[in-house]
Amino acid sequence: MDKVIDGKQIAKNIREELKSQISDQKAEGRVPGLAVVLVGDNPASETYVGMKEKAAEEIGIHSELHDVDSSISQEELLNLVDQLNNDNRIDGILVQLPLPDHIDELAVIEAIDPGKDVDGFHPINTGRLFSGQKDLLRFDPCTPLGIIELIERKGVDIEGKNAVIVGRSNIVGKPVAHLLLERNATITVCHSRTKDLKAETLDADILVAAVGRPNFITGEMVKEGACVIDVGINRVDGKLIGDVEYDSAYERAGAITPVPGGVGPMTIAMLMKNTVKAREYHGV
Ligand SMILES: NC(=O)C1=CN([C@@H]2O[C@H](COP(=O)(O)OP(=O)(O)OC[C@H]3O[C@@H](n4cnc5c(N)ncnc54)[C@H](OP(=O)(O)O)[C@@H]3O)[C@@H](O)[C@H]2O)C=CC1
Ligand SMILES: Nc1nc(=O)c2c([nH]1)NC[C@@H]1CN(c3ccc(C(=O)N[C@@H](CCC(=O)O)C(=O)O)cc3)C=[N+]21
Repeated sequence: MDKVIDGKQIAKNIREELKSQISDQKAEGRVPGLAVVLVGDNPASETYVGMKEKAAEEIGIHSELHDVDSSISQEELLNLVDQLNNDNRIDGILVQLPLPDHIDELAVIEAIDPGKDVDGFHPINTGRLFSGQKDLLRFDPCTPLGIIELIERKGVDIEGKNAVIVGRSNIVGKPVAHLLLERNATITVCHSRTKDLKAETLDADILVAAVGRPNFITGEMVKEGACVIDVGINRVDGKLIGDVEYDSAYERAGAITPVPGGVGPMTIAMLMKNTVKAREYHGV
């Protein structure tokens, strides 16, 4: 079996699955609606937002971009979020991060209706993830959810495995740890104060690298046969480089994601999935 986990292809398959669900929703009377809020003119954010809009349009999701100037005040931004909360054509709201320094990111995230929080960043959603709440509506963050899909669709069992996550951010490291724990992995979360990182990663059956440093995880840190998930997106001399040194890690891994074409496309596919789920929740 091929070792490479083809995130681009898996994301495409998921978009196809969603397409038919969306056409059913359309027949019921309304397609899902996604509002993307972009503050300022960060070129990376503009690229990502463009990709999200394109993906939405291709599968029949109504998407609207709210492109606002970086000088917008926090109050004005909160008003925009409130307007979208009250717009019944909009099922999902995504405020592209990072936000300018004068705006309190957490305050903006908390202002989003948790039932429209397709990014899964609102404390109601992270709290439900933390407490393992499965009965109430819960949106899980897109990148962590995409990582789980990649592992599962590759046929790698999670239950009982040692999963080591390098990185503890609120958007990747911490939530992916909870999703793996919920699937009965034994988890270890590493960070910049971890004493002997290599000793930890060598114990990983599933290794998730979300550090933000190019080629940080080398082959000698990878356990033979491990499933290696590279979340890193680092732009070096105009090229995209992951957090994993691909060639040396490939030699040792049993399965591995490339960058680009691994986790990135899945993040967008999961955003689409959450938006379809939000439309299901809101009804016609
Ligand atoms: N493909 C995708 O869809 C996405 C990709 N990304 C990419 O993933 C990467 C990580 O993103 P994000 O989680 O937001 O990053 P953050 O910068 O928020 O977090 C990085 C984490 O790495 C840890 N770290 C830094 N240096 C070391 C070190 N020397 N040893 C061990 N741990 C270290 C930090 O530890 P500490 O907490 O101690 O500082 C921190 O927890 C980035 O490249 C980002 O671009 C992010 C989101 C989506
Ligand atoms: N509110 C919010 N939600 C996010 O989900 C969010 C965010 N803010 N801010 C920034 C990060 C980053 N992120 C990525 C999405 C897609 C790719 C992606 O598709 N990458 C392609 C390559 C794209 C390229 O060529 O630049 C790949 O890896 O193959 C990467 C990164 C979402 N984020």
